[in-house]
Amino acid sequence: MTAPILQMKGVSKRFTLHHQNGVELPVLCGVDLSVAPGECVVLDGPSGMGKSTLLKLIYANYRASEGSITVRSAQGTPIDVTQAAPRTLVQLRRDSIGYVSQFLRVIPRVPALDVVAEPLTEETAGDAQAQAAARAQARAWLSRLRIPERLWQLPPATFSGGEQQRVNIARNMIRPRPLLLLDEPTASLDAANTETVIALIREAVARGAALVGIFHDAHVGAAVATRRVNVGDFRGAAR
Ligand SMILES: Nc1ncnc2c1ncn2[C@@H]1O[C@H](COP(=O)(O)OP(=O)(O)OP(=O)(O)O)[C@@H](O)[C@H]1O
Repeated sequence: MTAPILQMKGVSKRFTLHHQNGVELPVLCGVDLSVAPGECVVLDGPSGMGKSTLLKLIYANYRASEGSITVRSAQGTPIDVTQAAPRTLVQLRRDSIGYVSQFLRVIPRVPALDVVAEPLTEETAGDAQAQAAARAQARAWLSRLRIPERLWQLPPATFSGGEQQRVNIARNMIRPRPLLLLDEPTASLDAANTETVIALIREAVARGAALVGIFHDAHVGAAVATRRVNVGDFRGAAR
């Protein structure tokens, strides 16, 4: 069997509520999850069950209370994100993990085209040919996601919610990373753009990426899932 790209073993997460006398809020317990290349695992479960928390643990936005979360990097090296040094995490996010959240973290004054191209341009500074190729790819992503050309040279701060979400998708998918985390990537999109995102997700699966996603739109979840996992099964002794 192909080695997994993501392997979570015995992961739990408790939040310590410092404003409430350090009360502990258990959210996830006993998470064992492996995701192989070419799989799209869709996370199910009621609101507040811990779906977004699970993605943030993998992306190392949150630190696991217990367990290991191993990601096979673009170079083929297994890295436990619960133990990795900050510098290793920065590099891992750059070349190995894409994370599409609902919202674009807007970079002031940077035009949309550069925001999208950046994951390809940041390591090729000084190589004019590579920079031009990256911008060409960014233009192709923006047009595929129906961002009007008149917006490409403008910073996305004033774009609509759906436009910002599409810039965010382009920025996080332009570099073909082995692991892609999707937290409601179609929440603000119309039907045509939702279908485009479904096609993009399927293309990522076809090239052998491992995906883990949350989709409140049941149609999208059904269209992209190769496997479904109920996060409610990871409550364990937590509640
Ligand atoms: N930083 C945090 N500090 C304290 N509690 C948190 C934090 N992040 C999440 N939680 C709590 O963890 C639980 C799970 O939240 P999470 O956002 O992962 O749920 P979800 O399943 O993604 O919900 P939804 O479907 O509504 O987005 C909630 O009770 C939430 O309040």
